[in-house]
Amino acid sequence: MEKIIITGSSSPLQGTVKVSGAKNAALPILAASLLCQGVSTLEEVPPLQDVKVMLEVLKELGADINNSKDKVSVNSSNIEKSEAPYELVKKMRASFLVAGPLLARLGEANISLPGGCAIGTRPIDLHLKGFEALGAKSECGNGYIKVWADKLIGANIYLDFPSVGATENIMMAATLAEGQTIIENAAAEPEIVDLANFLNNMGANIRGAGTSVIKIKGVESLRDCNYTVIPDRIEAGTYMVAAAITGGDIIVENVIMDHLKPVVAKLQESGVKFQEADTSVRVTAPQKIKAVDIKTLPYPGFPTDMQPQLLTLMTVADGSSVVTESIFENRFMHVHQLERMGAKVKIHERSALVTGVERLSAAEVKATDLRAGAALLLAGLVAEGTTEVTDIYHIDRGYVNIVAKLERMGAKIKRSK
Ligand SMILES: CC(=O)N[C@H]1[C@@H](OP(=O)(O)OP(=O)(O)OC[C@H]2O[C@@H](n3ccc(=O)[nH]c3=O)[C@H](O)[C@@H]2O)O[C@H](CO)[C@@H](O)[C@@H]1O
Ligand SMILES: C=C(OP(=O)(O)O)C(=O)O
Repeated sequence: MEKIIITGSSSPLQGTVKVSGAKNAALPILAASLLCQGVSTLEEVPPLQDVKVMLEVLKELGADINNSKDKVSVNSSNIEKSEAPYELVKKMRASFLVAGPLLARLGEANISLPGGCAIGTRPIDLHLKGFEALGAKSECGNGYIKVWADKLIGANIYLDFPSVGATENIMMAATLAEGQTIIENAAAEPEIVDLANFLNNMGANIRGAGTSVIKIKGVESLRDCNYTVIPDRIEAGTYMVAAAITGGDIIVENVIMDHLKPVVAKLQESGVKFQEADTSVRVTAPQKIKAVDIKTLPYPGFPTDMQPQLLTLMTVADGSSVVTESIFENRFMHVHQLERMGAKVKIHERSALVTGVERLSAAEVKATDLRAGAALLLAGLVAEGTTEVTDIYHIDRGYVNIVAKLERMGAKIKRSK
């Protein structure tokens, strides 16, 4: 099995890194392309494992895909199947995002239950609550969840929690419903805004995306469109932490700084300096990072997808910090691996008390999920000796060419069989 080998170095990262299109925007947008009676042409679609899986799901449902580098066109003229099988859904939870579009387009969806994963149980009750409010029925059996409706009718839906996936699925289903849907306590992540912009480009009528109240006026049908996916804020944030942990000085290109406010604020508090240009930012780190407390929250709070990276930074900071994970109940799997590298962390319920050490030491460690894997690469950059990270298929789900991108900035890193 492939692994990533990093020799920790005391030399700071330097140079430029270009951020790819956002995985978590591309996936719902690809799912939404099922709503189009014609062709959606998408640019800046990151060539990632998760994207490949979503394209397989779309093909399985009858879409014609044309894929070259980071441009993808999806022809959804002939969508007839409404079943997404276990073989595909088990590879990626986000496959469940085809449920809303299929329900709207075909009046039914039969999707394998995505199940839990390393970071938590991740139920889909809020997605179903939304579909049911729009008039759908649902039934669970043999590991599949079936939703169906003769007709979707707009409704007022209050989400008990601003779930990103539920907001996306309901928003997609409501685009073709009769009348107006209002989602209250909706998620406000930039990826929600990107999805709404894409849908509006296809002729949908959505207002308020990016706030906690989203209003969707149903339309008859959606048409062909061209759309460019936003840059990946989590990938950008990960490279900012790579600069911070190595005391580096790098330029991160293709960023929307507005999407990174909570991450930048915490890095600034820890001593990192930012100099913004048009679509890029220079990130200059001090020799020693100051410890800061972090609490994950729905947007515009600190993103859970950056928690493992920031926690890793805190393992070598000056002082102690408390990292609180309030989104996923089991997102501290990286801590056990970091402890193997000499990190001092105590977990109590949803919080981790991290006491900064002078230096981490290399070890063989395992990526337990996507961002945990990224965090271990960051630790390896500064650990004494040679770190081997295994189970790197998790990292390939969400980072385009991470090894080459880090190597270009001076990291001693390679993939190995
Ligand atoms: C593909 C994608 O975009 N993934 C992102 C998306 O995941 P995802 O859309 O799965 O995350 P959600 O916002 O839905 O989940 C947040 C919390 O709500 C809970 N919940 C969710 C749905 C539901 O029906 N019931 C329920 O209880 C979850 O278990 C979790 O504790 O947003 C997360 C939170 O920013 C990110 O970490 C993921 O990277
Ligand atoms: C948790 C993540 O993704 P997913 O929701 O696809 O598991 C992530 O991107 O960090």
